[in-house]
Amino acid sequence: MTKTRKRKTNTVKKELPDLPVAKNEEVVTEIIGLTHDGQGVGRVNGFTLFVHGALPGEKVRAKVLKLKKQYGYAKMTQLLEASPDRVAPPCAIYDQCGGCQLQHLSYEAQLRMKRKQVVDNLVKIGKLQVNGEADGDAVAAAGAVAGEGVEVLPTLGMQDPWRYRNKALVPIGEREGGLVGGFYAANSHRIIDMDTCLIQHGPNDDVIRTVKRIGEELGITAYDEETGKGLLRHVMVRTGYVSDEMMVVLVTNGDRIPKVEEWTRRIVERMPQVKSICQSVNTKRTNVALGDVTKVLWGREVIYDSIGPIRFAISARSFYQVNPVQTEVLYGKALEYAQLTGEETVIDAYCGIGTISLFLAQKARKVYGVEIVEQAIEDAKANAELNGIRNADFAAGAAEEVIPAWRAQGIAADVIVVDPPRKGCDAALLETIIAMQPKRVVYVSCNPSTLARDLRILEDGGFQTLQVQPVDMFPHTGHVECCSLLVRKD
Ligand SMILES: C[S@@+](CC[C@H](N)C(=O)[O-])C[C@H]1O[C@@H](n2cnc3c(N)ncnc32)[C@H](O)[C@@H]1O
Repeated sequence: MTKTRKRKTNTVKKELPDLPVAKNEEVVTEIIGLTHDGQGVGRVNGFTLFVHGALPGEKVRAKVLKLKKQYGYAKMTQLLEASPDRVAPPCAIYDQCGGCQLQHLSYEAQLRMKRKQVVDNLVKIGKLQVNGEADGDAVAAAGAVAGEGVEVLPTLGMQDPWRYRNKALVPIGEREGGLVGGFYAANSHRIIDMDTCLIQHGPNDDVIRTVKRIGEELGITAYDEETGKGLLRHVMVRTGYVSDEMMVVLVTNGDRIPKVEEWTRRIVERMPQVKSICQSVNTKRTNVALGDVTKVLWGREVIYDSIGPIRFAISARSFYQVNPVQTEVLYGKALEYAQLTGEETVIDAYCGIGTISLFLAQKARKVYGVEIVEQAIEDAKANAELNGIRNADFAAGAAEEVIPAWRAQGIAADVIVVDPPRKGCDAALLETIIAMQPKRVVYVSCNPSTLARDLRILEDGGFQTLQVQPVDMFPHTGHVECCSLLVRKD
């Protein structure tokens, strides 16, 4: 009681200035842009509204839901003029699920939009001149640096942009005596049961359904977040795209699984592609899905899969790209940009389990990979061995610390490849790259805004960005991956 009262007195209600729209008001607006997460951008008397469900070029009626000082959020209530790019989303639960944001936009338009997002970031954040895009006033207004421009190629999309994900991780709950599993409804932890997901590889759906049914047959309970009781928290499935091998991971709230042998026997009997069944024990009251302890319940510890000519062993916890078709496209581009002749020394920063490093090692004299997660480096070494690759060395540690140490030991790189997380490269790493003066830098990025920021730093440090290739790794979502080529100006 006391606590509640105290919290109330401490709450200072922030006053909003006079705004041109009011909460719950219905407004009519034309949509002039699209955010990376699929919200239409409209303006009402100069005030920005993010309109859920609306597309660029459309005129909509929208209800204002939430207001901030500089912008607000609204929901489309009536489509007054539709965009020619609007399509009917094929997924029956698209409106409830947060997994995809762009199913209502044609795939061709998604690819155009992703390229535009990259160009906008390069111009506005990177102050780069993009060939044939922003010229004259627009470039000047954005403060772009004059000189030769960057070529941003059309986004490389998928021929069939459905059923591409090789990994599914679904929360499990209980309803009316049965197990449900799927995704959380927007802004909640209420599980919406799902039988199929159109961006998941089909057999992943089958395995999740089968595991739920067998769990019910054996009277397995689902974990309840509120009480902390119940056993099964999540089911994770991974499929080898080339090998068709599957791994099932049962994430449990506790060590003991009743009738575990019967459970694994029934899974394998009904799904013979399953080569590994693991248990991840997670007893913490947390949103993090996997626990710290992984045990093999049946079969192997790993499944195998290939990207191009390289074979990878994938364990329950390994980081492995989720779209295998586009991964090959992306890595192929990185290899093309590296322009290797067999004589080069290459550094692969943020190398994960060595996927790009091993791709490059086929054509380089020597590759050095660095990654912060020790287990990933163990996997990278094992994968090099699995493929008989002897010219790749791996080190665990922060790229911004390990690469300067390599430099101090006299290691020089002809090509440096970076593939950082969304926050981009550490400033100290960029400084080291500039000081090492490789002939080429290949920058693989999953976030165009940090890419643009880092390209500006590298440009100021003596590199020129020649080409940026957007690759659609995640169709129907707002994400876009890029592979960029920079050369040393000298
Ligand atoms: C986008 S992933 C790229 C992985 C790999 N190149 C691939 O394609 O599978 C980024 C990787 O950077 C690692 N990482 C994050 N911060 C790091 C740092 N400071 N130094 C080295 N690696 C880091 C993450 O653990 C992750 O494996």
